[in-house]
Amino acid sequence: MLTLYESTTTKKEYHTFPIRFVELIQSYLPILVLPMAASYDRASEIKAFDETKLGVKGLVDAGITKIPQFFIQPPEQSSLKSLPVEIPVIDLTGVDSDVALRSEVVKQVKNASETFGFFQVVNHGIPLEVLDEMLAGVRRFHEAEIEIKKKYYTRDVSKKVVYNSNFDLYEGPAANWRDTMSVNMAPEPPKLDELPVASRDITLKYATYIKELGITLFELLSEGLGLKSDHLTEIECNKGFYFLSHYYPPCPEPHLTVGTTKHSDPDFLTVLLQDDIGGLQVFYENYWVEMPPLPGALVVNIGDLLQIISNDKLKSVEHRVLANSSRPRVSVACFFSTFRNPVYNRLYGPIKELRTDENPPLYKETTVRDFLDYYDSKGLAGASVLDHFRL
Ligand SMILES: O=C(O)CCC(=O)C(=O)O
Ligand SMILES: [Fe+2]
Repeated sequence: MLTLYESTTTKKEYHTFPIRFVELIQSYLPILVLPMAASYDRASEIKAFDETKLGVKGLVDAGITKIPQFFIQPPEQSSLKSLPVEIPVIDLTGVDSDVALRSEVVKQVKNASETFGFFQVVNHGIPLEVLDEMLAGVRRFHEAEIEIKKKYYTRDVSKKVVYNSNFDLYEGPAANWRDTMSVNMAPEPPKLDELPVASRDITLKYATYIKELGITLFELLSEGLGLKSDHLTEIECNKGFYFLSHYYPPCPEPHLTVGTTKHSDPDFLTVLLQDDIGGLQVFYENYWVEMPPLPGALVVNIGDLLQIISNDKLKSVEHRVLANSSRPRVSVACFFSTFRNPVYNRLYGPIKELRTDENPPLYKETTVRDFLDYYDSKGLAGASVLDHFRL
């Protein structure tokens, strides 16, 4: 406590802080005081943190030097790093115009999706300026004045724009060192004035590019599975998509927590834009493999729902993001699925054409909504949600 006051009041950067520093400290007082009580009341501490609506960034801005206890992760067993394996970078040049190039790319996409569940794409059709501006827009939002951000802070997931810290704050075993703004973009985009000004124009622009790229990626995946090109689009795998715009503030004790806990994604496919900080790691053969930032590239990974409908042919692979102590990290994950809209009650199970006597269906059918409800009830706990749907 004392350290906090002493160390922060002397820091110059707070002179320009958008709200009065005293107010910021006051909003955090319950969290900062609670750990000193005789018995640690985790639930109250989490609630107090949530009620500040200031997120992890607020803690950092308040100058904390020790992270609150509910961010402390259990020691990770399989944390060996830097396995000398490179996750493929696939060049999409010519996929729409050259038959030979396309079939080569289909092979690469198939191999990467069966092996790592992850790959990067370059020459994907989204200009570098658009990628940079998307990251800048997300940074502007998260670094905006607290009063602006607070308007979007909610746990009501029926809202099109949701800003909060840790969607599973109350369910997960330990909180992650990050804040997130989620925007449900398609099939029904938010109204213009629902989108924060800081990232409004670029979010709409990025969405038009992502939609196109989604069509291409689902075509390549369909072909890789031996299905007709538009199969996955026809069954509406890319009908909906939502953006999770993450902000990972620098952490004073990065070794005690993580930016994002080990998890697999609860969608069909994710297209991830990351900045130059790094820290994303993919779980492969019991090792963590780095996913290095590559200027202009997008990271693509198979989600749980695509693993289900491909009957385990394509792999939804676990990944995590490390916390870092130097600079804030920004990323935008585009999740392809219809989120939890009850209107879309299509059932998804292993695709008929992929089932044979030797390959009987491995999963029961589920709607996207039921799948997500189950996923959310568990939080990012590490255990695969797929087992719940396995036959
Ligand atoms: O921030 C990242 O690089 C990854 C985020 C992620 O894994 C997710 O949103 O599911
Ligand atoms: Fe993820």
